[in-house]
Amino acid sequence: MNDDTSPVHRSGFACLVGRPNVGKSTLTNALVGEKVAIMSARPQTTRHTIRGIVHRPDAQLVLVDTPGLHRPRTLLGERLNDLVRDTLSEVDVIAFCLPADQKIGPGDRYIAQQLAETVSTRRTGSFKVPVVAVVTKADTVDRSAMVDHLLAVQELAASVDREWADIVPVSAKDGFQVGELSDVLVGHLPEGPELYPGGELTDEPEAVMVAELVREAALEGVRDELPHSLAVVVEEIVEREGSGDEAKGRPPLLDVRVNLFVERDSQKAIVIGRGGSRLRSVGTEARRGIEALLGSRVYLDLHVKVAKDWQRDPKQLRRLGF
Ligand SMILES: Nc1nc2c(ncn2[C@@H]2O[C@H](COP(=O)(O)OP(=O)(O)OP(=O)(O)O)[C@@H](O)[C@H]2O)c(=O)[nH]1
Repeated sequence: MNDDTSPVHRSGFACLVGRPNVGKSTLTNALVGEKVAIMSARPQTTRHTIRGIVHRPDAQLVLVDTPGLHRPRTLLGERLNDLVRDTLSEVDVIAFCLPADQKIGPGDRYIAQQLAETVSTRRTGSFKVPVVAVVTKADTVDRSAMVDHLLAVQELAASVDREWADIVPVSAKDGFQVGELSDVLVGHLPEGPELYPGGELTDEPEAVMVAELVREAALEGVRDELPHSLAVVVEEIVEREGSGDEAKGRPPLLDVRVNLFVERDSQKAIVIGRGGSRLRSVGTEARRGIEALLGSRVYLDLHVKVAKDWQRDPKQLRRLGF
């Protein structure tokens, strides 16, 4: 299909999982490299919060976040874990971080078990979504301790009747094997075009903050019902002509048009509320924040739309500005 004159371009999503403090954020930054600047403009998407984009000539790897796997103690915890599982089965590759300076423990075994149950269809063998075991903080141990740790990591997969797609020791601190890990992850992505042209998330910082204010207001009190299914896109912020009067110290009126995307009609109903009452108070609350932010009077125009499965569809994502 592809010959030497048309090199393959790959694109897709990866998720870093692991217990707290195992080095996920530091590794994300190391993988993303100088592009880390875009983190300031990261969109407040849903369960696919983007932590960074690895942008290379041959591939674009989008690193997404999950709230973190943990043992559910409450019903909410269980629901959260369901969402985590959804996210995990939707990405192209999972990097499971196991720090070299700590023994494999119950927390790691719990996550391995979850991965085996969640992202596998078969009873034994490989994971459905490939899971790369990443031994983080490789700089903290000597060679022989590393060998022992790699064996323990291998056994962890065996204990859940699975095999890692790869095992890669890295150090985000000194850069050891970060490039190799990037190659390995990219190797698991499907062929595809850039999901984010140029590797940039294009939102203006102002628009990002406006979106965040609207999102916060819209989730207030209904966070449990639509915690990760709400995307907010600022369509435009324009000055209404002739609305300001500098001489009289009257700031202009800004028209702020914002779309709220949900996945289902039932969620749309929640956001809007009976007779539109909830949406009105969301608007009032958000407007106050936006006026303070922009130092201007604001006319806020909110629209709620259903975008089915938008989180998985690159075309939709792009349309939504991600
Ligand atoms: N020596 C060494 N320390 C590291 C490395 N990577 C991360 N650390 C340290 O480990 C600690 C935790 O790193 P984080 O990147 O915040 O870990 P995390 O998994 O994102 O943590 P949560 O956000 O709690 O999930 C920090 O003190 C880092 O400086 C590494 O490669 N080598």
